[in-house]
Amino acid sequence: MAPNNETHSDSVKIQTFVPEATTPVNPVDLNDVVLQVKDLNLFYGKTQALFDINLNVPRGQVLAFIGPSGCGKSTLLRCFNRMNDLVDSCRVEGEVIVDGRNVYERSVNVAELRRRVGMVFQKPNPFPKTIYENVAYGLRLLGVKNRAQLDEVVERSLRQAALWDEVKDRLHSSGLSLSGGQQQRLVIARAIALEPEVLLLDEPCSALDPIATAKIEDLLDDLKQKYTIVIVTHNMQQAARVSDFTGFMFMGKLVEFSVTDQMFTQPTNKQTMDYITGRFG
Ligand SMILES: Nc1ncnc2c1ncn2[C@@H]1O[C@H](COP(=O)(O)OP(=O)(O)OP(=O)(O)O)[C@@H](O)[C@H]1O
Repeated sequence: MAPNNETHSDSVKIQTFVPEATTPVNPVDLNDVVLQVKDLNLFYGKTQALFDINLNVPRGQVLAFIGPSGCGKSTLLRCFNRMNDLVDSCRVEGEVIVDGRNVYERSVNVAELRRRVGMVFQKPNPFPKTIYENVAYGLRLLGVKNRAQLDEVVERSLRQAALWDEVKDRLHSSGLSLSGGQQQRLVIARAIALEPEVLLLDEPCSALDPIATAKIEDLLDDLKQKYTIVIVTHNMQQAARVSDFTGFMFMGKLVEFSVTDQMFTQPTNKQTMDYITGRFG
């Protein structure tokens, strides 16, 4: 590949690589990549769902995947913390590298991987426990018993998830008593209590009303100061609002990957152009 240095608008020095593979590699300073995908192919039984995905996830940025239904966005996201392991027919080739190590190596502890690469799903899924216990859950699994430490992490996580003020007087009520939008922020608090390096969000707003959606979007803006975020969304306006980089997927391929502004103003691929201008999908 031929690096071609240029300066990004927010003064981050980036390198633009002329891709030599069939899929694009997004422009990013490779010294600050938290997650790297190399030649990833995925099969459900005999059906191939992902084709030759290559991709770099830069630290402290928000990355969005867009594309029509069934193009493989969620499947790709689930590769990042091996959630696809739960599907018997699923087979993965290639590498997903988190902090220099391929997560598909046999010796990798999957529970520890999922602590470092947390995930939030489409439908809020708090545990049938109190608000406090939902957030403390992961720490308790790690063996933390010290009450002051748990209190501190619960408060910090709920504050980071922009939920503290709404729940501080009812920490011992059920998490299920919250509204859908609050439940989704509770689930985000549960994930960030473990201080993951990467937070994966699979259509986190699709079950929420516009006000709750706006709160989650504001929250993402705050969270990216501390975490690297990868979000799958059907909503192109949302991708444009929240992400720094956007990947457009089509039929299991990562067709285009670029800085978000560029993706929505000057896509280089005709399929991307057709999709973002509403000609299909
Ligand atoms: N557990 C599974 N077993 C078999 N095939 C699956 C499984 N999950 C997904 N697929 C198939 O893989 C392809 C990609 O699906 P995926 O859910 O990743 O797409 P998506 O882009 O996230 O779609 P949507 O936007 O509708 O959620 C589809 O053809 C889907 O039918």
